[in-house]
Amino acid sequence: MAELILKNVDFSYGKNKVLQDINIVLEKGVTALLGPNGAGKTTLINIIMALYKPDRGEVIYDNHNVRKLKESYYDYIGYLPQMPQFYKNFTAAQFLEYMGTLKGIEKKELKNKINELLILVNLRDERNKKIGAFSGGMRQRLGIAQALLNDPHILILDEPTAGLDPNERIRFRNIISQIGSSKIVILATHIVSDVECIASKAIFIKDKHAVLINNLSDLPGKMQTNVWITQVEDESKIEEYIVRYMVSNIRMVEDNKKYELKIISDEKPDDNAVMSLPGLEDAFLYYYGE
Ligand SMILES: Nc1ncnc2c1ncn2[C@@H]1O[C@H](COP(=O)(O)OP(=O)(O)OP(=O)(O)O)[C@@H](O)[C@H]1O
Repeated sequence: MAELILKNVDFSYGKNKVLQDINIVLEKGVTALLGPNGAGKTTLINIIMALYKPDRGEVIYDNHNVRKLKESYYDYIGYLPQMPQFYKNFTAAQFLEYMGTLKGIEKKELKNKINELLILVNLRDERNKKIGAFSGGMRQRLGIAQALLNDPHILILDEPTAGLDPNERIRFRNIISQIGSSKIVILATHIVSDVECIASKAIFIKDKHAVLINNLSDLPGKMQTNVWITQVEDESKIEEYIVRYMVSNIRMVEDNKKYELKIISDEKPDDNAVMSLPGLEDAFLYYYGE
């Protein structure tokens, strides 16, 4: 399957340089796109979708500069925006028919595709219900079906699980994992647990630069500091630790009498602290600060 390549990409809004010298090669599978607010995730998505022209460098798909592919590039792309808009009076099936017609899909092919996608996203029984009565999770799944109508090679999802309840999130993850086995899926997210469960790779954007980590499970091991577990009895003590250290987790233990803190620090935070193995969440906090 063709690769999606970002080569020496720079991008600025006026004088504000947002991305610098981005070099990334993406193959099939789910890649998370991570970065703090304002890091440039949406900008990078717009560049990948050929909506923004880089100041320097290029995006290449299947050996072609995507800006030169023009409209035909969109045959390869499916996109689910952060806030998808739906026609509330349409049923799920009507909405997909409408979107598929806009995408120029032939009628008979579209009918089969809609049936197949409604099964994939678990909305077969809701196909004739109005979207106005759908929950957030159902709308999100319908949004994925819409993004897959043209059988894209590249699927881009912007913050797809924000606002979903835990059950919907699991359902969503399962659908995305399935899709990732045959497509390049790029999933922008803030939610670390999503990344842990769905993506094996991640693009990190920090200080204008982006790096691709090909094996996320390697990341915690690359932390150049230690993770400690310590317990405090008094809630008021927690604040002292938060001021002095990077605290990645706080949980109640021993029938709510004590608090267990996970701390990222070179030095041992107190005499009772014991060293622990870092998890993905610790690694994110370490790389991104707060
Ligand atoms: N149209 C624009 N004009 C000028 N500056 C912009 C524009 N869009 C984004 N920026 C700036 O570019 C930087 C990157 O923004 P971008 O929206 O790509 O970040 P993001 O990582 O997607 O953020 P978030 O997680 O908040 O969605 C920010 O500093 C933002 O203020």
